[in-house]
Amino acid sequence: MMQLEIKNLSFSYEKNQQILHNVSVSFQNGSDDQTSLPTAIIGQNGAGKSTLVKLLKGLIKPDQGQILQDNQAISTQSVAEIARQIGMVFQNPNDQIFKNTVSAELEFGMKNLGFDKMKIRENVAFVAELFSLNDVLDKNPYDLSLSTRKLITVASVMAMDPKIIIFDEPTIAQDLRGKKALSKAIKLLSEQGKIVISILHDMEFVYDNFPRVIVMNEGEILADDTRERIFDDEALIKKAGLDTPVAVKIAKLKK
Ligand SMILES: Nc1ncnc2c1ncn2[C@@H]1O[C@H](COP(=O)(O)OP(=O)(O)OP(=O)(O)O)[C@@H](O)[C@H]1O
Repeated sequence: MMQLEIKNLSFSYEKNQQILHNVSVSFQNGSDDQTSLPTAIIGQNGAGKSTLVKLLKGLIKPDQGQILQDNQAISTQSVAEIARQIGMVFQNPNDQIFKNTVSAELEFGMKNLGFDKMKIRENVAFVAELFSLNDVLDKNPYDLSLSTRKLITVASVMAMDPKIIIFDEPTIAQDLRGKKALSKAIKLLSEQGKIVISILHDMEFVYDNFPRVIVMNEGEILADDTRERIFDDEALIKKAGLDTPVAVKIAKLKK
C-alpha cells in the first residue's frame, strides 16, 4: 500500500495573505475505502486547487503542516526522488514541452530518470498507442494542436510510470476523442494501483470518471466524499459555486 497524507497544511504566496488554511486530506492505493479511488478536486477559480497540487509535488513549500509519502516527509526528498514517485501534468502544456519531436518528448522524462533503452521503447509504444500519437511521433509538438500537445504531456508523464499522478485540468481544449483517451488512461492508471488526482472544471467528466470528489472553497476543503453524495448535495454545490452534472439533474427530474 502507498499513502500520501497532508496534515494541517497552510500556505501563502505573500505575507499576510494566506491561500490555504489548515488543509488535511489523504490519498492511498490498495484499500477498499474511498481514499483509494481516483479523485477529482473541484472548486471555483482561486479556491486553491493548483496551489494544493503544487505543494503535493514539492514545487512550493508549506508555511505550516506536513506532506507525508508513506510516512516520510516529502520535504526530505530530493527533486529527483519526488519526480520518480509523483508525476504532474500542468494546466498549460507549453510549460512542460521541451523537445522538438513528439518521440523525443515522450522519451525525455524516462531518460532523466535513467530508464533503460528497452523500457523506454516499450513505454513510448504503449502511450503512443493509447493517445493515438503514432502518426505524429516525428512531428514538432508546436506544429500540433493545443489538445494534442496536452495529450503528449499526459502521455510523457504516464510513460515515466510514477506511483502518484496528478493532472491539472486535463480536459481543457479536448474534444470527445481526447476525453475518451483520458478516461481510458485514468481507468488504466487506477487499475494499475496508482494514486490518481485531478483538478477539473468539467463536471460531466468528473462525474463520469472520478468516484471520489474533493470540493475546495476559499483555501479550505468543504467536502470530501463519493461523487454521488457530493453532487446530491445542492447546498454544497451552490456554496462552492459549481454546477451539477447533467446526468445528476436528469436523475433528479425522474424521481
Ligand atoms: N504565484 C502566485 N503569487 C501570488 N498569488 C498567487 C500565485 N498563484 C496563485 N495565487 C493566488 O492564490 C489563490 C489560489 O490560486 P490557485 O491557482 O491555487 O486557485 P485554483 O483553485 O487552482 O484556481 P483556477 O481554477 O483558476 O486554477 C488565488 O487567489 C491566486 O490569485
